[in-house]
Amino acid sequence: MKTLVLLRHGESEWNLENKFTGWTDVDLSTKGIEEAKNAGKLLKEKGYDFDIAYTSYLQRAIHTLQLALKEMGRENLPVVKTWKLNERHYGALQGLNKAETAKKYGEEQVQIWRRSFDIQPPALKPEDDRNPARQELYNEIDKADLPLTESLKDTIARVIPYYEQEILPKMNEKKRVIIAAHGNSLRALMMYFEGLTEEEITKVNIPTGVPLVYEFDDQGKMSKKFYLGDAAEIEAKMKAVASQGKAK
Ligand SMILES: O=C(O)[C@@H](CO)OP(=O)(O)O
Repeated sequence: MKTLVLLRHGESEWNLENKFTGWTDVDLSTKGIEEAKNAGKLLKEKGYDFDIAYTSYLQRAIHTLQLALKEMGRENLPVVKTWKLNERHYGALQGLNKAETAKKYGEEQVQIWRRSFDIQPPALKPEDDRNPARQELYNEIDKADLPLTESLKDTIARVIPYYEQEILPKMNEKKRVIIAAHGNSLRALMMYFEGLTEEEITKVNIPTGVPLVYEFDDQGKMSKKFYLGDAAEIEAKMKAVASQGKAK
């Protein structure tokens, strides 16, 4: 049996302001810092430990991982950072308030932008300073690979090959792995692990800062999945994520 822990970053400053975030590199809010620490406490309490950690290029995920590992007394753990685990690129929606966008374009349109499988949000213009190809952080990445917008399908196309080529081999070597990433890059992994349909994945919302444990049998098939923590609290957090796109 293999175990893999996924951890969505704690609440970010833009989660708090209810803004489309994507690749915008905002930090954790005060509550997000607490959520990250709690995730580490819970993992330690339940006896989880890791040999290697993976995270994105974005500080909200990196800081969540660092805070959780600190609580576990495992700050020394090898950490691999990859842009392939970045949040889905939200294109020109980045920076817009989700509720105001729903007021302007309708809740249905916002739901399509947020949760449809293969519809991309409007793209950034290449000359936009937010174009990752114009940012220092992505200097070493082939510009042709960097997106101006992404659907979940596009996100899957970068996350899953990375998982299969880099992370799974480590798990096959019996390394215990934690991945700290984002709502939609983790939804990509969830869809893949659980074989969810394009319709089923539209209903999945991942709570911030809650460890999600996957167990796989010897054939690599998922055998069990569960969140760590208080079930009612987790349910409420998922509902809060789902309703971010309401006009209010
Ligand atoms: O804004 C974003 O980048 C993501 C995650 O916060 O939002 P959503 O849940 O709307 O996909």
